Amino acid sequence: MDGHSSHLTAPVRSRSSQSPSPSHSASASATSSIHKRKLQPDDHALPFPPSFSDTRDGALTSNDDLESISVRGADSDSDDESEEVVDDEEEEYDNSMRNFTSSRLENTNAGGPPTARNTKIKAENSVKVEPADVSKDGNTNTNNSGAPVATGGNGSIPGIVVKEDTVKSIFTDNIQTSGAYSAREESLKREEEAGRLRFVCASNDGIDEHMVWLIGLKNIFARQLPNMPREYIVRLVMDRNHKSVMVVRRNLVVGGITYRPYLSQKFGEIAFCAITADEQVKGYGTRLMNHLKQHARDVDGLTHFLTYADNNAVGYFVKQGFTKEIYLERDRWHGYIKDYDGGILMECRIDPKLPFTDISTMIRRQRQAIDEKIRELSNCHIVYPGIDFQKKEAGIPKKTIKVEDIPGLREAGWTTEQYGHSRFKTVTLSTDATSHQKSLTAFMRSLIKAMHDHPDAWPFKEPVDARDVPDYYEIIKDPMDLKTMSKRVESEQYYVTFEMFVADVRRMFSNARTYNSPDTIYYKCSTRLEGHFSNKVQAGLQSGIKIQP
Ligand SMILES: CC(=O)SCCNC(=O)CCNC(=O)[C@H](O)C(C)(C)COP(=O)(O)OP(=O)(O)OC[C@H]1O[C@@H](n2cnc3c(N)ncnc32)[C@H](O)[C@@H]1OP(=O)(O)O
Repeated sequence: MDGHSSHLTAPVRSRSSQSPSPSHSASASATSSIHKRKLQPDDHALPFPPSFSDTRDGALTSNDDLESISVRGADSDSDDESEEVVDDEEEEYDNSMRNFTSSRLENTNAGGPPTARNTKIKAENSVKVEPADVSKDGNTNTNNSGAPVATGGNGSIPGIVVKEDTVKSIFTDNIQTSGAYSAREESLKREEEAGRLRFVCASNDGIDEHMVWLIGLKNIFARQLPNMPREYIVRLVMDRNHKSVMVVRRNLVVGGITYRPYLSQKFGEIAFCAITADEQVKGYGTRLMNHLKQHARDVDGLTHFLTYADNNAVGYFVKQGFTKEIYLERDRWHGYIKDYDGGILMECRIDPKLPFTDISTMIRRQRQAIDEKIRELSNCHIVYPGIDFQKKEAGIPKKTIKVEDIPGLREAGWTTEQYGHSRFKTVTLSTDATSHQKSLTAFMRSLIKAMHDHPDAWPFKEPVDARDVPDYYEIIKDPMDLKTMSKRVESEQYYVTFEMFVADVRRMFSNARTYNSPDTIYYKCSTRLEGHFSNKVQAGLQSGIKIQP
């Protein structure tokens, strides 16, 4: 069959039910009922010689033979939907056939070297996994030894030592070595290296193992693409012009792609693509496509793939680099590929150089290169030790920390000239600032006194005693009282802005209203005292007290 003679209107592939297309009545009838699969006359043509007696190399060579195996063997798809799409007779798994199939496989592999033909085909068709030549450890970083370390050299702060170890561990710990795509690819690659997972390319070549896998793949397609007539799936999967790249895990097929390489045109047509239901969205589909691209480019010499993607699979194909725009010259593909109802023609150019089966290593190297470049240009990767606040009672720091002593601040380019932008000016105060702080402290002190002297202040004068109210600190996580605030005011360090003071006052009242119900004296006291506080603040502001610098 030449490329042009294969041109036909193929059945719709979609899982969703679709209305029959008037222009394709044969395919429409094929999709109208999954149990009433009708193919166009051409679809009855067998992709293999009809004679059962032709058993070259053990190849399955009749439709009956195929169907019998498909009924009985390689049931690797554990989809719940299987009952809907698989005939009852197929569900009656024939143990004797299973034994027969496995014994055939054992015979193939046991006792002596494989036949020359087997060896040759396997060598040709196996999709190779190229060993990565970088360490498996994604954290390997040649730049670490040369990393800048703030240990008292240029730009470092005297007295603050950033340990080299700390910086190194920060380097390696903080680098995100891979995104989700690479992580999935790397994990599957490791499975391959451990021999638990294989990506194999096979066609109807008569090798028993290949035939069993192809039947398994055919079953997956039948379940995952239920609107596609089963005979049509069998026909293409078993067509010797088609090849299938399959995901094989523990000798069971869990998915695959069947495609037809048009070698003279240097493009391939993806006919079917599916992963068994319970293994979807685990990265198999992506890795499968990567293996397919590598194989199609390196073995078949293809430059492009075309496919009619189901509407609900367009997203997947887009993520694999397919576009709805067809850039391939029309002459190269028109008339070769089959038209499908309900599908969107998509194209993917196969990059001539990309290491498709080892893209994760490439991405990791790129990330490392970018990361190293960033480190050359900036110090943002260095994380300095934090400030030891060591607060004493009432949250007041034991010692004043100068802004310029904050580790890393000067290395980040901070200068004392920028100090003017800071709201927190109490560290080194100018004359103006000193007098402002004094007037602020005096105002806060007067407000504390005004509250303290009020008849409703008694519940707020001291911290709540947990012995009196055992569950208080379970409910109130951020307590406040007038005594604590007074200490903070008198320290002249804590309330560097008036807003900080007001925040403490508000918290004291809101705590009271959180813990106590509205009918309690405490609740009422808090409301009245808060009103008194607000009046005092208003009066102070009206009398000209400056609380903002
Ligand atoms: C030509 C044709 O055969 S068209 C018909 C395609 N086949 C089907 O629709 C059958 C049912 N579906 C399947 O068998 C599978 O879901 C496949 C083959 C479509 C995808 O295989 P999966 O192993 O699930 O893909 P994988 O896990 O690698 O996912 C790759 C990305 O595609 C996304 N994706 C997977 N399936 C779909 C979808 N149907 N629509 C949109 N996005 C999808 C995944 O979320 C993931 O995205 P992320 O990288 O941002 O996380």
